[in-house]
Amino acid sequence: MTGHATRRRTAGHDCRVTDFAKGHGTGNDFVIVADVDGEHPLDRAAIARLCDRRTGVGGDGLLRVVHAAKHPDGVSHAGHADWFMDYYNADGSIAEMCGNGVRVFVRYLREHRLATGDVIPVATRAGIRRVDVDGDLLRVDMGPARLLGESTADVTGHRLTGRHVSMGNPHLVCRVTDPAAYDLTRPPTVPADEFPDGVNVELFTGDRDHITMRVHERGVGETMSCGTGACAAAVVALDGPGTCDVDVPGGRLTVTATDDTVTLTGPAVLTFHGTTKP
Ligand SMILES: N[C@@H](CCC[C@H](N)C(=O)O)C(=O)O
Repeated sequence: MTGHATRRRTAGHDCRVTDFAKGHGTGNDFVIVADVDGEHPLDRAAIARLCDRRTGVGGDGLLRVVHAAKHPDGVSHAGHADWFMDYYNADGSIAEMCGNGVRVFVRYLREHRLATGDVIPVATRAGIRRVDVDGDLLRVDMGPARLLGESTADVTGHRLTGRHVSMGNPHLVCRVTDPAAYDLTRPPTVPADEFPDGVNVELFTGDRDHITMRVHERGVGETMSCGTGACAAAVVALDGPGTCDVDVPGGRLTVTATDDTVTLTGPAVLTFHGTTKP
């Protein structure tokens, strides 16, 4: 099964039935839907329904697999990448990039024979991301981090100062004594004029080569892991070139920063295939 968004005739009605897969990277989990020719866009409500953990399949986000040439945001990359990762948060909002998602996306492409070889470029809204497959681990060239100054977040009554970091998507990285001491069930409050599109908030502790991190993701809530967030937090912890292990509730990611780029390494697995009911 390749996981298509399809239309089937059921009981005399023309109903949308979606074949899907599920996968995760360090516990950051995704519903994966293949719509290779980009013929069945999903609206915000449909994505939120699929990602609902009680009444849907459940996931932190949704990865739609579309030929780069067939997606308006992918077509400019079509000469350099065959596939576009059409990523959505669990609430149906669009995000530019997803570091765990892109590894799961490549695992899906390979297991469904949509791509071969160990080096696979993927078009995303943040640009092309090259993914190297090395057995259980996948290494992603995430591009450079952009350090955009300081800002603040109110995390359930605690005012924290952090660094605004862009990994293609926005992050506010706050160093704290104990990330476990905070309630991340509600979205942190941040200055709306600095983050007009919202922000992912990371709380971390540790030193240059090893940090522990929790994250509240924009459009999702607290998640077990965030790949772009791990990169943003590691870049702040490293404060220059180096390698940093990032422990998140769902496992370990490794981030290497050079003067030119940031590399994210971690696992990605597929866990289910299924079909929604009409
Ligand atoms: N989990 C992701 C980030 C997903 C997007 C994020 N919620 C946003 O809105 O920017 C990752 O692994 O990077």
